[in-house]
Amino acid sequence: MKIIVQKYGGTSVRDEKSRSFAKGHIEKAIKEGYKVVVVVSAMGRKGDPYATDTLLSLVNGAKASLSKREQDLLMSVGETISSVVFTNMLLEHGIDAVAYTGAQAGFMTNTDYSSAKIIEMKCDRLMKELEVKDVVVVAGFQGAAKNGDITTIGRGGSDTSAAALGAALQAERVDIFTDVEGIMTADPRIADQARPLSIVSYTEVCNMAYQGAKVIHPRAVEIAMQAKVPIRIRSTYSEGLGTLVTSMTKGSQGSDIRERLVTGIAHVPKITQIKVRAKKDQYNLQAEVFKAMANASISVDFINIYPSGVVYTVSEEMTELALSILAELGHEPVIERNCAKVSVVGAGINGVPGVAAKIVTALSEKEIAILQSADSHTTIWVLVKEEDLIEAVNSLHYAFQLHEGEVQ
Ligand SMILES: Nc1ncnc2c1ncn2[C@@H]1O[C@H](COP(=O)(O)OP(=O)(O)O)[C@@H](O)[C@H]1O
Ligand SMILES: N[C@@H](CC(=O)OP(=O)(O)O)C(=O)O
Repeated sequence: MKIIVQKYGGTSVRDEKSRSFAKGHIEKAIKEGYKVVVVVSAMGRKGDPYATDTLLSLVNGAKASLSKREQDLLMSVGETISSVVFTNMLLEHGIDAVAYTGAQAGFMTNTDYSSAKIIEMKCDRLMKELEVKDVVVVAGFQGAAKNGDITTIGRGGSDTSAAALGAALQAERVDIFTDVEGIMTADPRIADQARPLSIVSYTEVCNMAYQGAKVIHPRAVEIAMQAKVPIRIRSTYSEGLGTLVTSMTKGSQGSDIRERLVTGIAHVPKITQIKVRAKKDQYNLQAEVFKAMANASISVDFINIYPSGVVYTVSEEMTELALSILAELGHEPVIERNCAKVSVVGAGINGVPGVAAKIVTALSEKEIAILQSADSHTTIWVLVKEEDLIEAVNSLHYAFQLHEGEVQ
């Protein structure tokens, strides 16, 4: 049996018009002899009636009194509704389809509510269904724990659902349909010269995704890479083939993954920088601060440690909690709100001289202040003010000539 997994994100199932574009891709796959496993996200974005953030806003969002267990129950409904609405649309057009929740499709998870890990895929029922149906529409982002509780697997998790199904069903490919033409050299919403990449390695995409390129979830890439299932990221609204993500250096289109210095520029907005000075004769500042942050489940980034203090960043939504903890510990930190992290990502930058110099030159030419920087073998990060974000991304995009030529 030839199986293909097609994932449609919230923007691609938001209304009838979008869903009818999706139907076109499904019909084409059926004609080509595939059984199609469709994974859907909740319909639309915040404000749309059944979107994940709209459902969360019913219980006061992040400040909900409900436990994460109940929040999962609420959020999962968005994908369940979406799968049924989508199946109805397919049936209306004569396509033999059936809707499955995540649990019915075989997603067994642990009980880390709101970011549950998939521990097993039990897809026997789904496989049997595919023997008689052309399409099974699966609610993404959700599963069930052994105790029967409904769980969700982390925001943006429908990509991961699609990759897990691709791996478990040994699908020929996982197509992630979205509202852009593929993975681009930067977020096209802020970089007007961003260009689509036709073929990229799992590692390159994973790095881009970890640094904030929202177009695919990094966990999905890791699962597909382990199972050696190719992914395509492509537009719901066109016939374009988008970006092929593969480990092969020779793509199915015959094009090589070129030795690229830089794959792209990624960014994460809404970050707060926190500077804490050590109190007189205090030697345990780092341990004290970071232990306290960890105990409150606050994820910290951009950590710099000096003898006289520490500097680090937290997300905007965690800022107040972090500040109240520091106040309890008797610290008076210096805060820089409204910052953004900009990353120059590329497996090729490892050991290449001049990359950091190019970044600093490009930003200083635009008089953009670098508040902090850090680097790894694949990425150089800079922290800038959010008001400089667009100019920073565009000038780095230009400095690394990502706007030029056919990008592969
Ligand atoms: N490097 C990138 N390439 C393509 N899109 C990107 C990139 N970085 C960020 N994006 C953003 O990701 C968005 C698609 O992701 P998302 O909104 O989660 O879609 P979906 O509804 O399909 O899940 C695009 O509209 C684009 O603005
Ligand atoms: N609806 C969930 C899961 C998801 O993956 O959505 P999308 O594919 O629209 O990013 C969320 O908003 O997190």
